[in-house]
Formats: sequence, C-alpha cells, structure tokens
Amino acid sequence: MLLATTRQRGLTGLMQRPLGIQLCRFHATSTFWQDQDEQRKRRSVDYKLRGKGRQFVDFLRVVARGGNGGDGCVSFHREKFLAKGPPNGGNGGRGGSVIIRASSDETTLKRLGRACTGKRGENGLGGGRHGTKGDDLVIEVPVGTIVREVAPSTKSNSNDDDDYELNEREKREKRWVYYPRTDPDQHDVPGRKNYFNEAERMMDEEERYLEWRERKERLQGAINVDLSEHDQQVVVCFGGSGGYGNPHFLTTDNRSPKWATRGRPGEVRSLELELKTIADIGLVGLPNAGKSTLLGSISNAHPKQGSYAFTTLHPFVGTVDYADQYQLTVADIPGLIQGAHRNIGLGHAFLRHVERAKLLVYVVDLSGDAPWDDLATLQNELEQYRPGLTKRQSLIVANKADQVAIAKGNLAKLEDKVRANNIPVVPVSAKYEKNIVKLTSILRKQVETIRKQEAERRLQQQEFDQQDSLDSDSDSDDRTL
Ligand SMILES: Nc1nc2c(ncn2[C@@H]2O[C@H](COP(=O)(O)OP(=O)(O)OP(=O)(O)O)[C@@H](O)[C@H]2O)c(=O)[nH]1
Ligand SMILES: [Mg+2]
Repeated sequence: MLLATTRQRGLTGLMQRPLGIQLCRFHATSTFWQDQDEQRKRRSVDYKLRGKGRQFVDFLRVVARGGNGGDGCVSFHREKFLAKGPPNGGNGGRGGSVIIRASSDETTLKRLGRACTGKRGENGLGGGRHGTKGDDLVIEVPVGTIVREVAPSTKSNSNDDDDYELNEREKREKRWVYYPRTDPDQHDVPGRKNYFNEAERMMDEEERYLEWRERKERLQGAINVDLSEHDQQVVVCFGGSGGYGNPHFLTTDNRSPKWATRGRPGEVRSLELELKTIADIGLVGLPNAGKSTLLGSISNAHPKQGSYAFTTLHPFVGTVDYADQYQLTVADIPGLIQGAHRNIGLGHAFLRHVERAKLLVYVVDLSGDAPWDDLATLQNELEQYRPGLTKRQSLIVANKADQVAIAKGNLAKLEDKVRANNIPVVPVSAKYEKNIVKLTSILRKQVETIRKQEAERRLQQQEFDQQDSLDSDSDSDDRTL
C-alpha cells in the first residue's frame, strides 16, 4: 500500500517533502518489509519444491498410452482392360509403444509430461502398401527409477465399456472401414450368403482370442521394475495392432470384399515413477551440519553451501575419485529436523535417496551444544521413515572439528556415547579440509568390504538357484521314467 502511494507520487513528490518525514515513513515500514521479505523467501522455497518452478522431481504419476494402430484400406486393383481387379488394400501399421529407459545423463523426472503417448500407425494404402509402424516413445529417466503400475487399467483394447452405450450401427462404424457406397445392411438378402456377417464373426473370434491373451499376460502381474542400470528399459504400453486391409477377407466365395478393419487402440496404463538414487554412501544430518561442504571437499561435486538452514533443496550426487581410478558415489540430501516424519521442515521424503546407500554417514556438528542429541534425532527420523534402516552399516563424521574450544570436549563425549553402538567416529573439518584423506580412505575400505560381501551373497544365490533348477529337472525326469 505504502509502496504504491510513494510510487504513484514519484520521486519528485518524495523530494518535495522534508527529510524527517521521509525517514519516519521508512522507519515505520521496516518491520513490514522484513515480514514481506520473509514471506517472499518462504514462497520461493515452496515454489521451488512444489510449484511449477521446482527443479527436482523424484515422484511422478503418468498415464502412458500406446499409439493406436492404423486403419486397413479397402482398394481394388485397376488396370486398362481389367475392369474388376483383385482387392489390394494394405494393412494398417502398428501403433508405437511407450518405453521407459534408464539413462545416466538424466538426474530428475522433471522433463516428463503427465501423459505419454506413442505415435499412431499409418493407415494402409491401395496397391498393397501396408502402413508404417508408429514411432515408439522412449522416455529417458534417471538410473534408480522404479516404475510401478498403480491400478491396472480396466480398459481393454476392445473398449467394451464404451461400446455398451453404442448401437449396432455405431459399433460397426468403430470397427469397419467400407468401400464407398457400401452399406453392410445391404448384404442381408434372403436366400443369399451374407459375407459381411461371416467377416464380422471372424473378427469377433479374433478379438475374443486377443482379449484372452491380454488377460493371460496381465495375470503375470502389474509392472514393477527397478531400472537400476544405464540403458535398462521396460516396455510399459504396447501400441495397438493395425487394421486388416480388404484382401484379408477374401474367400473362395467372396472375391471382392468391400470392407477393412480399423486399427486397435493402444494399451493404457497409469504409472507411478519413483526415483531412488543409487549411491554407495548417503549423507544424513541436521541442516547446517556441513553435509554439502563435506561432499564438496571429498568429491568432484560443487553443491551449494550456506550458513542458513535448508541450503540444499534437492539431493545431489558426487563421485569420489581415487588415484587408482576407484570410484565411490556419495549422495547429499536436504537437512532433516526433529519431526521430519510429520512433514516438518522439508519432510523426510528425500530419505528415499539414501535408502539404498550401502553406507550411511551421519554428519554431526561438533560446535553445537549436544551433537549426540543430533545423532539421536537423526536415528529416530530414519527409524520413523523405515524401521531397521539404522541397522545399516554406518559411520559418524564429526564435522567442524576446527572449532577446537567446543569441539574437543564434544568429541570425547560423543565417542563415549556411541561406544556401545560400535559406530566409528571420524572428526574432520570439511571447510578447511582437515582429516579428509583419512576419511576417504575409511569410506573406501568400508564400501569395498560391503561390495565384496554383496558379490559373495549374489554368487551364493546364483549357485543356490542353479542347484534348485537342477533338482527340479531331475525330479521331473524321475516322474517320466
Ligand atoms: N567452521 C566450520 N564451518 C563449517 C565446516 N563445514 C561447514 N561449515 C559451515 O557450515 C555452514 C553450513 O554448511 P552446509 O554445507 O551448507 O551445511 P548443510 O548440512 O549442507 O546444510 P543444509 O543444506 O541446509 O542441510 C556453512 O556456512 C559452512 O561454511 C567446518 O568444517 N568448519
Ligand atoms: Mg546442504
């Protein structure tokens, strides 16, 4: 209001007033402007996280549709001295499928639209030219995206529910393409065979078979795929098949079928995409503990650092490079606060990005009042998010050790408190890069051990599966003897 009036009066208006009055006015409004500023900041954080301007999207619902098939064509061969040539309409092309592929070049699901549709197949043409297949829609998502089908679509390709309201004539229009001036009812001549009814029966049978096949495929379960490797892909919706051209309905009796079928609609599926970053190490800590500073000092990443809470608004992954080309990935997430599981602060949804980390690193601030309480808060929030998560192999990084006066006493107390839990504590100063080499070597040792254990477990599982299949084979052999 005040700003509007000063703006309306303009600079000249302000200059005409005595200086004292102007100062009073600014003094009176300073708290008003502070409030406005805070509100604007809060709105901007909200906008970046939830509004259209959000830079990072890790959960999304989309409706995917395969492209519709192209229509078949009704056409006859025409040539000089050949008045009534054979049917030569081409089949329609298949609709494009929708494919979701993991790519290491992507970091967010932001670029996905809410509806993803494959391209329609081309219609068939005269002269026996079949329609070309519609292009597949390939959606690239970050590695670590989980694709889940939410509610299996009740819509089958035949669109039975939609057809319920349609009368016989409309149903036919939806399925058939006719030669000009062909009326299917014309074929109902008493005493003569109705070729169109015959074709309709044939298509009914085919549709029943296709529906049965679809149902059988659906019974295998809804889509639930974890795209954990680069270039791994899943076909979520197949395009509809193309319609038949009129030669398909050629019989020994009917030499000039004047109908073709339309393309079938593509599959429709509602999907849920959830990005769960795959990193070797996950950093968790309260806001301002120095997680981003630590990530910047140990890896090639340059996350934003700031002396205010919630500097980091979305996860950040950095790679730690060792001299012998060994690599580790580290994920930094926004700070957690007490009550994050009740959606306080930024909530705990971002924990999904450290959920799959092999090693959890708690970053605590040694210059704080009670770093052990911070640790307890973090562990409590992790447990609230997923019970048992704190049992994962972990490490405590006691940051800001350069604040010697407070840090020394706090470190001794912290080590005392966690001795029972058997979690190693490594004091560092991320800002001044002190003890960082020791930390990176500890991280490497721990991750190497976990990777080795995982490889052994996988090998054992493979051997067990092989043995299992061999046993079942020998059992079936015994039964046949
Ligand atoms: N003295 C000192 N200050 C540090 C150290 N590490 C980080 N800081 C400071 O602590 C503040 C917060 O650092 P960030 O790295 O942004 O903290 P964060 O945990 O990522 O914070 P959020 O992203 O808000 O969760 C910055 O002002 C850093 O300069 C350290 O080792 N010593
Ligand atoms: Mg940060």
